[in-house]
Amino acid sequence: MKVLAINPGSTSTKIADYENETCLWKQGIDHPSSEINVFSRVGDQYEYRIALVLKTLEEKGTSLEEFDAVVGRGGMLKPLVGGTYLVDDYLVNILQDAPGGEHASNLGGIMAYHLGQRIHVPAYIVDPVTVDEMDPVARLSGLPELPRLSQSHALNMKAVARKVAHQMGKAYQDVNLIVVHLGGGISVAPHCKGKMIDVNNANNEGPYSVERCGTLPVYQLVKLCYSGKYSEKEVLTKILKEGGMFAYLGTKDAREAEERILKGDLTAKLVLEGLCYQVAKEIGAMATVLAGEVDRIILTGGLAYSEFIVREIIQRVSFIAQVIVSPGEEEMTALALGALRVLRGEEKAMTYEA
Ligand SMILES: Nc1ncnc2c1ncn2[C@@H]1O[C@H](COP(=O)(O)OP(=O)(O)OP(=O)(O)O)[C@@H](O)[C@H]1O
Ligand SMILES: CCCC(=O)O
Repeated sequence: MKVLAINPGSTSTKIADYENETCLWKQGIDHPSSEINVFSRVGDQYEYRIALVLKTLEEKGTSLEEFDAVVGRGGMLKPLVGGTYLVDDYLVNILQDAPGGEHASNLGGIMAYHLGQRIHVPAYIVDPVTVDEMDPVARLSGLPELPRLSQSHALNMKAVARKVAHQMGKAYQDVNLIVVHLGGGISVAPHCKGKMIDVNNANNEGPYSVERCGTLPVYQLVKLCYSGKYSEKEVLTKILKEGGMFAYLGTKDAREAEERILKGDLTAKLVLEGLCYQVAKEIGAMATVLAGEVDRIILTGGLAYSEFIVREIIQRVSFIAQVIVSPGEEEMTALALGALRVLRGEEKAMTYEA
C-alpha cells in the first residue's frame, strides 16, 4: 500500500511518500511570504501548494497514480474524537470556509481531497487540531459563555505517546502520560489511559511559546483591547504570531536565543528561562489532573532539541515522573499510519458530520 502524506504549516508544506510503514522519502517545500501573502484566506492557497507538491513528485520520480490514498493534517474543525476521518465534499467545504478559524492545517484535508480526486483514491485526515477528549470538568473556564476549547498538537502528541508506551512494553490505553509538544506553539496534555483528558489551548492558554502569548493577565488584556491603539486583527497577531519569546527578543528561533545566552545576553536567558518555568508549571498542573499517577513525562517538538530548555524543564519536574525526551515530530508517520489502518480494514474511517 502506498500513501502520500501532506502536512501544511504556515510557511512550508511537508510531504512524504510511504510504502506501508516505510518512508521512501520526505520533502519540505518552503513558501516565501512574498508568495503566501497574496492570498487573503489560507484555504485559497491550495492550488498554489498542490502545484508545488506535483512538481516535487516529478522531481522525485514518483507518480501520483502510485498512491492508494492521500492523507493530510486535519485543521480547525468542531471538537471531535481522535482517529482517521474520510475527507468528503462536506468536510472539504467546511475546511475551505474555516468557521473554526484560519489555520494552515485546514489545507491538509483540502489538498488531500483534490489530489485524491485526481486519481480516484480516498483522502483522509488524522487526529486534527481540534481532537477533544477533555473531561467535562476541564471545560469550565469560569465564564459559561467562554468554555475552554481543546486545540492542540494532538497528532504529534498521540503518535509520540503511542511510541513511548510501546517502548515501555505497554499499550497507550494502559498508561498515564503528560505529553509536552514544544513547537511554534506549546501543548501540555495529560493522557489518561489513551485519552487526552485536558490540554492547554495551544493558541491562547498555558505557557508562552516562541511566538504565542499563552495565558495573559485578563484585566490588562481587556484594557489593551479597548485602548484604541490596536484593531482586533492587530491584537490577535500580537497574541498568536508576535507574542511570547518573539515579543521580548525579536526572534522566534530558540537556537538564536541560545547563542545570545552564550554571549552573555541576560535578557535572552531570562526569557528562555521564563518559557521553561511556565512549561514546568503547566506540567505540574496537569500532574494534578492525573492525581499524581504519572508513568512518564514526554518532551517533544523542535524545542526538545535544545539542551538548555530540556535541562531547565527537567530540573523542575523530575520529581513527578521520569522524563523522556523525543525531539522533533512524528507527524508524517502518524498521518501515514492513520491512513494505513483504514486501508487495511483495522479501523473504520469516521465521517465528519454537522
Ligand atoms: N536543534 C535545535 N535546538 C534548539 N531549538 C531548536 C532546534 N531545532 C529547532 N528548534 C526550535 O524549535 C522551534 C520550532 O519548533 P517546531 O519545528 O516543532 O515548530 P513548528 O513545526 O514550526 O510549529 P508547531 O510545532 O507549533 O506546529 C523554533 O523556535 C526553533 O528555533
Ligand atoms: C492550535 C494548535 C496546533 C498548532 O499550533 O499547530
